[in-house]
Amino acid sequence: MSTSAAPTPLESRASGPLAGTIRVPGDKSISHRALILGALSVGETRISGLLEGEDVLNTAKSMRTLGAKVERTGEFAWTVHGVGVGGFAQPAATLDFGNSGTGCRLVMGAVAGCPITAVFDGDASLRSRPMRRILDPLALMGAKVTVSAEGGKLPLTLQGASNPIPIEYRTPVASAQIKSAVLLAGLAAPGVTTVIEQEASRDHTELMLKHFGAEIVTTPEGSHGRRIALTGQPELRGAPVIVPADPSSAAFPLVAALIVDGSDLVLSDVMTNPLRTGLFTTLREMGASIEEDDVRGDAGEPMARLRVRASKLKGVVVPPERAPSMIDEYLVLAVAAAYAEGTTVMRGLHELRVKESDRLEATAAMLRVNGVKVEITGDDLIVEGRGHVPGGGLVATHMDHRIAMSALVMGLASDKPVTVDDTAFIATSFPDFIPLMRKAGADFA
Ligand SMILES: O=C(O)C1=C[C@@H](OP(=O)(O)O)[C@@H](O)[C@H](O)C1
Ligand SMILES: C=C(OP(=O)(O)O)C(=O)O
Repeated sequence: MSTSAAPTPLESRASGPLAGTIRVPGDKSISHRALILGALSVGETRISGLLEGEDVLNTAKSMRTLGAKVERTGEFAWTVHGVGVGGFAQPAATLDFGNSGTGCRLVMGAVAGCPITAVFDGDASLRSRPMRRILDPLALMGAKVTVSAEGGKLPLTLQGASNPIPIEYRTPVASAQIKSAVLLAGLAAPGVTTVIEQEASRDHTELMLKHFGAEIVTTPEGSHGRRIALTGQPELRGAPVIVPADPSSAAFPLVAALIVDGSDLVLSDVMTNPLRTGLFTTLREMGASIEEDDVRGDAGEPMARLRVRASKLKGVVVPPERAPSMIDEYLVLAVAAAYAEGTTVMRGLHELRVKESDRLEATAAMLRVNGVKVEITGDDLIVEGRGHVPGGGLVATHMDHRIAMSALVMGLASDKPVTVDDTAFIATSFPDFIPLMRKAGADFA
């Protein structure tokens, strides 16, 4: 993403009913992991339905720079010929992850288990995000940061371990990125690497490691947590990966269909891994009509077709323990909450402060500038739903794709249009968002 390009604003206006069938792009988390695990395997990995968004394309590029053969063979179809566990080559260029926390942090883990030195960088948003949460456990495993910006941030140089040490690590916050970085480094270590999490985070890395032949055992820990034990130095074998549609992307047309009167929209192949579906649970509690059928699965990842109909919504309290299963969805949930009748309280959102933007502040600002009453109390976001949104505001997207898409959804039913200052970052996760939404009936101009 070129941050120097001229911004591309867009206005979203009250629209007629949204209808038809939409297949949103492949899941971003699974796409990153398929490329990385493919690169750490021997043999061929064929991926279908890969998300061809900028975040994932940067991960593909980094895998090439680290010695894997990564090819696009057709639309959303990719093959990877890997180098095997611990086999990354010394990179000749900086690994630039653009806007992507997931790509950057997972590849840090994979590099930490190899005897190479790599320079990691990203755009202004990624340069502002915390990396110590990843680098601290990787240091315990023998990796070293030799150069970094202040506070251990990007750009930084990471020297991988020649003899990585297996560790038992308790993650300080529920984060699949921290967990995955430790597990990917642990692949190259002799013995068992264990990650303990207080609250279970998305388990795509664990499921995919199993699919590629690793020995990995997950047991419950406390009331919501997990203990994950990975046996190091497996021979990972390339395996086929079918990437289901991304529930975090589906969230935008889904909420749009709920708030635009008369809508009846079908979303196909949506991944329904229970560690990703907190938004669906919450919207159903609010009164949303979301029906599931055509339930299938591949490599441990379930998917279904969702039929969404416009619904009268009411305010609810969202408990903090649900946060990991809907961490990227609070922005668009806040839009649904603004259209609901009554107050919605979303608790325990501290992690929203360290995403592509400070999403707690950015979400509150997005609503306020469009006439919605909203409050931040500690880590909680409180939205006063009045059944309609005045609109008329200009929303600052802060290099954050999900702010841009949430604001555009909000404008589809507001009294006056909603404008976003820049749509460019939507390309990081959902490149065809605008045409797909227009096809379903959205009035963007
Ligand atoms: O592992 C992943 O694929 C992701 C984990 C989450 O981040 P954290 O690990 O920081 O919670 C999420 O916000 C991000 O969009 C994708
Ligand atoms: C937080 C997100 O992604 P990442 O951490 O990979 O930048 C997101 O897509 O909402």
